[in-house]
Amino acid sequence: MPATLSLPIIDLSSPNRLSSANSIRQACIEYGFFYLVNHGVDTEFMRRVFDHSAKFFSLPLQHKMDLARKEYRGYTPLYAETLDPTSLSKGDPKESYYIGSVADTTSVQLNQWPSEELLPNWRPTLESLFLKLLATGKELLSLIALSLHLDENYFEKIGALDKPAAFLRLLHYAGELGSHEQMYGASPHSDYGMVTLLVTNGVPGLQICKEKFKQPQVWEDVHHVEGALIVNIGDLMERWTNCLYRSTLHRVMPTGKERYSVAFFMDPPPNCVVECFESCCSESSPPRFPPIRSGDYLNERFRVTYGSERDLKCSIQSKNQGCT
Ligand SMILES: O=C(O)CCC(=O)C(=O)O
Ligand SMILES: [Fe+2]
Repeated sequence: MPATLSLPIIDLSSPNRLSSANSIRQACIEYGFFYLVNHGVDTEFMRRVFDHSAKFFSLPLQHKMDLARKEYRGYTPLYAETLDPTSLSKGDPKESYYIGSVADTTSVQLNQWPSEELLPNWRPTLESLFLKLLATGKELLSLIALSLHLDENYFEKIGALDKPAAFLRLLHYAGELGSHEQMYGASPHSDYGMVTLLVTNGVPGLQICKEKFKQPQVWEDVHHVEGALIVNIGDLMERWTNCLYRSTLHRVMPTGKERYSVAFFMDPPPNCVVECFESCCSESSPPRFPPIRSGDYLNERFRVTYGSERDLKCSIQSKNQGCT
């Protein structure tokens, strides 16, 4: 039986920012995960988001496939991706919908949206969620900068927040318990970018493994805290901090109950160079990773997880009809 964790709870609105920054530091060193409360996205609004999400995923497959993922935006059907590229399973039993930035002028038109007739109010609700989570994420990153003994505007200064390459992902896990080779809802993985903000509909399943290189792996349940966001550190933040902050392995186990979640991935823009923060290295602890452009790092990770766009079409066809 996995143990249940008591992750730290950080109050984003606390006037004592230094104390919050210290708690974030401890949480990121120990777990790479924490809860965030008073974050500005209210529970009633999230309830509406989950209603909209359920309406989308209950559309007939053909309607969803009309919005099949292109340029990493749109619908990804069941089994089309595995978050663990080393896994031999046929793919994770979840479907998802990706929305890229709604806040800058160049890539905003790449997003795909169901029509207003099909799903009234869907687009404005999701756009609003994107902007709310972006504001929350920026506020949180100023506390993360403080927690690393950096100026609170540090991420802005190094260009990490210029048109951040943020993605919103709606997820739907079918309620069935999978067969043996599909034992995961989402297979074990770490997130790629700076930070992820996660909201679930309260159905359990999320687990973390703190020591990713230790065998056997020990998995612990992340329980639901009503109204709190779950925050986790991504791989680029781990590189920036020279592994001081952990990008923790996590997965979703099926429980037999239908589950919905929304993940907001905050990544630096493609040209931002990610190299060890001065406050995280020293002569005795030199940088473990060479500098890398965020775009180069993320593209490679996406390529391994999702393959090319042709692969997506192919894998969908082969599951539904057979691949040509
Ligand atoms: O659905 C969840 O609770 C987690 C999803 C997740 O880890 C991801 O999409 O990266
Ligand atoms: Fe994740």
